[in-house]
Amino acid sequence: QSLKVEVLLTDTDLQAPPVGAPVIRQLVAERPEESIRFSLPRRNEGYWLRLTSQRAIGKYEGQLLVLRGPRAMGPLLYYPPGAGPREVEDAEHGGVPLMRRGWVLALPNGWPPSSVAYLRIKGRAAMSEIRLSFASIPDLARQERGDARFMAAAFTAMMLMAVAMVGVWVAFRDFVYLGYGAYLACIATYLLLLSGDASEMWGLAGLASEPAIGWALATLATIFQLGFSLRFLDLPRLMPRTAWVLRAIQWANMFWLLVLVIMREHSYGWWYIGGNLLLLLGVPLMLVIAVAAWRKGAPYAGYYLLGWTPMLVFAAALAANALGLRDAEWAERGLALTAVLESAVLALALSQHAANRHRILLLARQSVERDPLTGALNAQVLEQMLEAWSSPGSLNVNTYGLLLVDLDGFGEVNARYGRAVGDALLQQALARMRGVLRPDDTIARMAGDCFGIVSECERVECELLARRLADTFAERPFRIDGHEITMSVSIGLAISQRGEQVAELFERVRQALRSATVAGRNAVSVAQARDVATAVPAE
Ligand SMILES: Nc1nc2c(ncn2[C@@H]2O[C@H](COP(=O)(O)OP(=O)(O)OP(=O)(O)O)[C@@H](O)[C@H]2O)c(=O)[nH]1
Repeated sequence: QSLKVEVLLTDTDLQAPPVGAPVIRQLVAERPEESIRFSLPRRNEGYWLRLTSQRAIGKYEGQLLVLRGPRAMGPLLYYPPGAGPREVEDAEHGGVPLMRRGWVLALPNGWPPSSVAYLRIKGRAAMSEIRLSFASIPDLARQERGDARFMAAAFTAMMLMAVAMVGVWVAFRDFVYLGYGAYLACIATYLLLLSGDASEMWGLAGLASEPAIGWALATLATIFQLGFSLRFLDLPRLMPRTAWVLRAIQWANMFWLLVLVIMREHSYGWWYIGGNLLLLLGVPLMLVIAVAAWRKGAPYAGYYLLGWTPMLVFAAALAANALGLRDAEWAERGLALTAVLESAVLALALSQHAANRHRILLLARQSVERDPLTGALNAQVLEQMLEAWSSPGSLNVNTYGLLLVDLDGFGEVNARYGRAVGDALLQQALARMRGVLRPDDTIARMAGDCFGIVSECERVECELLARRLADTFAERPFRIDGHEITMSVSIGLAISQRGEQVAELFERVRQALRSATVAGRNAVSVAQARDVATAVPAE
């Protein structure tokens, strides 16, 4: 036997070690490197522990006693063997990963033969498993440095992926990338804050000591994760009711975050439990949903399951641990490791997603099927591109606007100035529209004097684009062969709707264009929803 721990039965808050108190539990480590694992019963009075070492330890051997346990916190009264009592703070910034706190106890006089040490753990420490062992100073330093490096590496990897996701978002302006990047940044910072030393290394120790910041980050991560999952798994289209449930959970998380922000330290007692309950509710649900989406053929659900399953299991184990349901020491480092793996798998899937979209656009742009007069894409290519976007595999989650731009009274131009002037006008009209469009927008000549434009934008942006297109015609005439030709356009605009067939979208935009034509020259008409169109005169 090398080290012995005795849990003593004491009722009162004794100020001196209860030398003669009855022993309620006794644990021993047979070998010096072995750690003693034990859990303490819930008691309001706190605990007295007596430690006995079989082996005498010299003063300069550099040995320490290390007590670890996720909920082992607060000051401890320590009577070292052969020395006077002292108070020891918990190892809050002690460099162990995640929540593994505890105390590091020095042996100022070594361990003189036949002497004992006492520990007074104050208050109502509801403790899960505690591990007690000897450690040498260099060993402990090495272990803590290793832990800190591990966490810093995990943090750096995840942050780099977050930055990459922001880059993809800039290129494609799709929230799915930004949502994932924001999730990564939150979860990486959260994990870093939970690990003491690593956060000190990055100068974040001040943040780490404020629990609300870590909790807020974790909740934000959950909110972003849910938003990302909704779109990544294409849930509103595949499973609309489930999507509704997830949104409700997202709102519940936002509400809970708001409670934390408003109540701050007044909510510390109960907020954490509620937060973990929300996590425990969300985690199994997300797994079930991902499996269901996978079965329904969600194109990226396979990646999702591969990346998330280990991560969610570890997160659930940690949440259960925090609620005192079970001990899961392995979950702590595992969570960081699986978080990095998950980021890598999902970042890979998102890059593939981005590449896919890019490829479709490029293929369309490089198409040889062009209108011979203007060199613009023809109607078939535009339609094929939209079909490819909306097919299940391509996961086009962005809304986009489809515009039909028709030159007003173009037939008269032909009749009055001749067809060659009409041709030149079509070419100049195309050039003028290109001047208004963004590089990512796609324009095609649909027929005669009608052009189709696809622009990835929200409704308001698309309406603005339509008005700017109309204005670019109205504000100055075309000059062709010495003729000054004033032109206006009628524009129909339809915003893509989730689950809508491309043919239906075209039907709506044609209807909108008819309304614009009926409304008179220089009009923009927006198809509000299926089959409904309202005409608004352009300014
Ligand atoms: N110069 C020229 N004219 C063309 C070309 N293709 C079609 N057109 C003419 O474009 C005209 C289109 O006629 P409509 O669709 O009635 O258009 P519009 O005269 O502008 O009438 P609204 O659209 O109702 O204002 C026809 O006269 C076609 O002959 C072409 O490649 N070059």
